[in-house]
Amino acid sequence: MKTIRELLAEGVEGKRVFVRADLNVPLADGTITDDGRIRAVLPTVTKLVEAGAKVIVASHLGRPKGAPDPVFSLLPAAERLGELLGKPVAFAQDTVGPAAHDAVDGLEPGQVAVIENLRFNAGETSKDDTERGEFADKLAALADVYVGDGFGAVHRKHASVFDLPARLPHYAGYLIATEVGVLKKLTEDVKRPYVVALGGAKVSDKLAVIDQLLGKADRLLIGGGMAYTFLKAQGHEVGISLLQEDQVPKVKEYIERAKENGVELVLPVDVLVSTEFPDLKTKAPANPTTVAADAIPADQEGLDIGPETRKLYASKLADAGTVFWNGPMGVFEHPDYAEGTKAVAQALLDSPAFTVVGGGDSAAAVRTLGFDENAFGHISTGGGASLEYLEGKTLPGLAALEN
Ligand SMILES: Nc1ncnc2c1ncn2[C@@H]1O[C@H](COP(=O)(O)OP(=O)(O)O)[C@@H](O)[C@H]1O
Ligand SMILES: O=C(OP(=O)(O)O)[C@H](O)COP(=O)(O)O
Repeated sequence: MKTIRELLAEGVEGKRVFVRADLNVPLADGTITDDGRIRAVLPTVTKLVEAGAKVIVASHLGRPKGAPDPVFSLLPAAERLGELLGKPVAFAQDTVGPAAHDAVDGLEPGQVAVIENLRFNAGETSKDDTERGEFADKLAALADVYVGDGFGAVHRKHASVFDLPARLPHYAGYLIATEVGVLKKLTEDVKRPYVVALGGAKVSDKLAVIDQLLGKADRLLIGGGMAYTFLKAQGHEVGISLLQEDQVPKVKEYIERAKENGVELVLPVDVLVSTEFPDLKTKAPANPTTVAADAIPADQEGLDIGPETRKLYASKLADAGTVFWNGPMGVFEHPDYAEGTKAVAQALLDSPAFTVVGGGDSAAAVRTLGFDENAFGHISTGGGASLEYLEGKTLPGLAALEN
């Protein structure tokens, strides 16, 4: 894989360099609540600026449906990038249209433009190779060189991640090089017990990785929105909690295989429930109740792990040699549902293990809940990406940079 170091040695003065970043930051009412993913791409952008490149930064944000949607505009991220760089950043209100071309044509060496959300275009995420390829052709027309640095999206076979690098000279940025360097260690010599904690809301994506983890981890702790499909598979009712009903048979198999493989599978023993999802804007008190995990009322939703589970999970992390954690244990954005995530973060800090936290929201949770990010072994900007890397899968965005 050629890296940005080689690109800088070759020289980029006056060249249009397309940086595929992951600026998919959490937003509340248009305000960025954690800018970690923007800070993560600064080394790459700064070096390119200093070397006199015309830098085009591109990313997705959220999951818009292949058409413009103001809620998912990248403008707040572009503004924050400008603040962090300490220089103005141009913003194009389209991705490959006249605004993008104008913005790029207007760049002087050392200047930066951000183009609008890649996923405002159906071609970006299309499963059809031709449709994706056509969109990649349009992106390629904007640039001379490609730098892949959106680690959080390298597991996606999307136009800007997979097809575009095949059309331009391509290099890995500093973030991807660092992430791969650290995560590689977790695929080689892992100090045991190796404990993996999984939570979050992208349940169907992340259930798939458990298959492989059952052959690698010694212990699996399940929390967050992920837990309810497991509780259901154990025969418990989960009320109106997040549930991947179609995956219940597969999860039953996982539970059986964990027993066969001697993998300790740990599920919540109690949860915090409420009849409604909390208001994340006003943060009005949610007044949840604590119930046993096998007694969730039919009209209630599980929104965090309960106090007994917090103690249990802390004890299961205390003797770990290595911990990989992806996915908050609850809806940590609301203070009434943040205790589970806090307890797991604290348990990671208290354990002697090498600790890796992965995922946009998990990393944001650690920082916004007041933990020192430098106290963890590594904070990865990618959740799904790091999980699939640890699975040993070929990731489209890394394969494309290697070819
Ligand atoms: N029990 C739950 N029900 C619904 N959403 C949950 C629950 N627990 C956690 N979440 C949500 O999961 C989201 C993060 O999930 P995900 O994107 O999978 O994590 P990451 O970005 O770290 O990979 C958070 O916004 C959080 O509110
Ligand atoms: O937030 C992301 O992934 P993550 O939640 O697994 O960390 C990435 O930006 C990828 O986004 P996607 O899962 O909508 O493709």
